[in-house]
Amino acid sequence: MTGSASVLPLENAFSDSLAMLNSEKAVEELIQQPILHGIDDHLIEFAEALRTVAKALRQAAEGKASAQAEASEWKRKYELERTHNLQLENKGMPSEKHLDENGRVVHLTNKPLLSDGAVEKSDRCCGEHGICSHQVLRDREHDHDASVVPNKMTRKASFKLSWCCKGEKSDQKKHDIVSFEKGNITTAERSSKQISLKWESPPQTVLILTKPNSTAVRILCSELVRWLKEQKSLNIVVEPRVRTELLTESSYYQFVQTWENDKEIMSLHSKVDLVVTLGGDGTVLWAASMFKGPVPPVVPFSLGSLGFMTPFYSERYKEYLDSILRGPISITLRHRLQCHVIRDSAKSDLDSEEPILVLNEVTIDRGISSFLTNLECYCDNSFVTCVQGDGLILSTTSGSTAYSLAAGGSMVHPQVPGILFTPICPHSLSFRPLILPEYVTIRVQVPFNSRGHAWASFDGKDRKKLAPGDALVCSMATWPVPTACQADSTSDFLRSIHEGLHWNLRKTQSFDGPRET
Ligand SMILES: NC(=O)c1ccc[n+]([C@@H]2O[C@H](COP(=O)([O-])OP(=O)(O)OC[C@H]3O[C@@H](n4cnc5c(N)ncnc54)[C@H](O)[C@@H]3O)[C@@H](O)[C@H]2O)c1
Ligand SMILES: Nc1ncnc2c1ncn2[C@@H]1O[C@H](COP(=O)(O)OP(=O)(O)OP(=O)(O)O)[C@@H](O)[C@H]1O
Repeated sequence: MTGSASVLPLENAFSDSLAMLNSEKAVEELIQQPILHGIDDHLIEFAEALRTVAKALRQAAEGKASAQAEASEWKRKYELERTHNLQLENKGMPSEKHLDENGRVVHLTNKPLLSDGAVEKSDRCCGEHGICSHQVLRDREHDHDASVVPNKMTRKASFKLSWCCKGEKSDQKKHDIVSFEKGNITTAERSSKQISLKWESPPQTVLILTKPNSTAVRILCSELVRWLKEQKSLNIVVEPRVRTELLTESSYYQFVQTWENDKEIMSLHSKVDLVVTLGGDGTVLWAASMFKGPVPPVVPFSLGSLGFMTPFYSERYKEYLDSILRGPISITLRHRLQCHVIRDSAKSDLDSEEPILVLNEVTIDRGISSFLTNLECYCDNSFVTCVQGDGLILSTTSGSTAYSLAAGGSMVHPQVPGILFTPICPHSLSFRPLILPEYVTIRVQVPFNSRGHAWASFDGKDRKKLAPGDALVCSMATWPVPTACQADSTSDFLRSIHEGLHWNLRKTQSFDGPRET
């Protein structure tokens, strides 16, 4: 039963896509017929539009097929793991096996993680007390890969996450919002829980990222580096530009490490315990963009004018860092969007350019073109709308207070998982912004009959031209950005909209006046 159930929808999806392919061919043949050539421009335009629709439908059907294949693979792994755990439970034994990436059962050994034999640790998360970082963030690089002063790079500090409910600390791994017992659906524990990060071993390596061309930032950076080295005995990593600046100031800073190439940047996440940013929100965006995978906790110090994501006052850095290095830290897990540009020439959606992760938003606009943008938008397989105007913003909830807000989008607490769909100057009276759930995939397609190109930009950077037929596909990324809170997620968010935007600031009406009788 299970086998046939998982195969049938797949077959449907493939036959859907075959039908689409045939309709595309039919449209293609229609266009080629001599009667259409040069007779009626409108007919040609109509045939082009049909071709776009047929292609979009085919791509949607192909996407559905691959999603279903992936879903059935995960289901298979889940069922294998569940059966195995049930067997162990029945025997009253702790689990000694786990499944590898291909769903095969693997026997775990008691091999120590640390080569120096200092402390023997299991390779797995105990699973009882939140999520242990050594399970996912363990440094798998060999020493020869850590070419940035390799002898100084030590193993990453491990930490644990826990969710606090109604002011109480709890060590649960995860809370389900919905429970289903005895046929009744109830919303159990609310998802609004402050996440707490507790170090299991002391942090050893700090990456400091700074806003360029600022004297105040340069002065603070050299002071901070000295303090972290002398008082906290930490390894310090900075950008090559900053190392040069520090060495120009004094040869004392020889101990400061940096990287030489992109490969070393790619492996930073496995060596750095904590990222400190000195600047404004742009520096936090810059820090996030350096990590294409997991991101270490970020401590953002405010040296800019707005500071929605930078709750720490720079003048009190010693006090804050003292407490953060000791832990536990309240953190906000800021979701990111993963964006793929898919060219018309690509054979399938899998054949896309390198994905780009954004912390604020991806914007698809008309760039320097004077024509209206014409963007067809799909959410999973459903048509959403056609954007005619200046463009569209797909924003995270962290980015809801940035460009999306300026375009009329709602402000959303950064812990709310969702994707904001905000038009930019739409040429229609009724185009209100939307907030979509975090699990959807959004596809923005430039139709073949579009008058101009569209341009995609990512957190305000890296403009990419989208020609007719090209598309941008966007979904929630696996790797969020954990930013440290000054107080807690909600207080920090409310403080930033009050202090940064003067939100709803109005003189209170006086008591002195007419009253209800
Ligand atoms: N009309 C607009 O409001 C507009 C236009 C273009 C870009 N932007 C925003 O600028 C961001 C890039 O920031 P940058 O610092 O690199 O460029 P930038 O130096 O041009 O600064 C843009 C401003 O946006 C603020 N900002 C950035 N992220 C924010 C957030 N999550 N919440 C509230 N304010 C935020 C910054 O503090 C800064 O004041 C883009 O991601 C986009 O959201 C806004
Ligand atoms: N380490 C870095 N390397 C290169 N560029 C950076 C770096 N840090 C920040 N930037 C860029 O510098 C610009 C300004 O940074 P940031 O927003 O932090 O400062 P700011 O503009 O003074 O702050 P605010 O916008 O709050 O006034 C941004 O475009 C950002 O992308």
